[in-house]
Amino acid sequence: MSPQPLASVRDLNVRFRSPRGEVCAVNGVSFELQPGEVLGLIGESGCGKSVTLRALMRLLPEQRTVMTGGITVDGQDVASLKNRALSAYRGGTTAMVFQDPGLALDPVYTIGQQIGEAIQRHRGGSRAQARVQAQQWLEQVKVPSARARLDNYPHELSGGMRQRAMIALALSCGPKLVLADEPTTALDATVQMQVLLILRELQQRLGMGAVFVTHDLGVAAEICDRIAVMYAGRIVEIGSAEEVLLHPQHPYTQGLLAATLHGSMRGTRRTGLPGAPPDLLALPAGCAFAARCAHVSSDCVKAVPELRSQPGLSAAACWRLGAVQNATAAGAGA
Ligand SMILES: Nc1ncnc2c1ncn2[C@@H]1O[C@H](COP(=O)(O)OP(=O)(O)OP(=O)(O)O)[C@@H](O)[C@H]1O
Repeated sequence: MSPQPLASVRDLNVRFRSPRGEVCAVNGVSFELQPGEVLGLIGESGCGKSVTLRALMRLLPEQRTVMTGGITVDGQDVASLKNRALSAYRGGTTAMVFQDPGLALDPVYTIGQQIGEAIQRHRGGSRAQARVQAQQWLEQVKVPSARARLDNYPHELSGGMRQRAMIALALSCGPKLVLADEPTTALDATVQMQVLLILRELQQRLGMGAVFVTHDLGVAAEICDRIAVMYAGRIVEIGSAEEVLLHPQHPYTQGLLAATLHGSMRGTRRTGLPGAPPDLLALPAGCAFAARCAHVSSDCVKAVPELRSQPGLSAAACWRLGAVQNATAAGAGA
């Protein structure tokens, strides 16, 4: 029997009302996350990664959003949380690390005030105790001269140090689940890797689960246990990091990996696949990737494929899995 998941997302659909119609941002997403596990969400821009994270954190604009499906975190039905229970959930049970520390750190309070205030709100204790703990958290994320940094304002820190302070703020309330949305993309490559490794080390030591959004497949390989590949608001492939990155099954994942490899060899970090994803205001009836897929057949445009599990391989949502596997095997043998 598999252990009780820390988080489970069941058939999540998110629609935004817009002047042009309904944006189908997330379409039938389901996954489970075990305690201590890191799940990566990867895929091109606009495929619904951030919206999925925001749904988990209950950060979507409620007036303009229609959300269906279920999200359970640590035994709590996230959609039904209100007032104090919602405040305790945000930050206490689940914490978010953003790409831009400006979204989490308030420019008019010192780092020590912000971390200390969060600790007191979620864990109680005196201001002096919270300040000591805030310093310890800065030390945990390897901010040098942590005691002095407590009295700095966010703008007085470098980008990498601000990102570490934001991680300290997020983790200081003892969350069981960390949601990270491209947490280091704005930093240069060396600082990015240092910050990621600190986050990964703390996540492992504290046994937190994490959902990690990234464009960078190298980052995904480094820190994720499992990977879900999203396309047009759906998970089209999910499996262990090794399964997905070394033996991708879905033609979209294969294309994404090939484009990344091609980009690295040419010295550009971000590259794209030829073509563009479909308009989320008017999704096609069948597989959303069909228009860009080299293996497309007439069946692909009739209905949306479900994820299919395969022994020893990742699960993929593709009507043409057999043909794709034969083509991959023939390519490898050529
Ligand atoms: N508040 C909103 N109102 C309307 N549409 C939205 C809103 N938030 C997101 N969207 C749309 O939902 C889709 C999914 O967005 P999302 O931010 O999840 O993509 P993403 O995969 O995280 O992309 P990126 O990697 O660029 O951040 C996009 O088409 C986006 O424009």
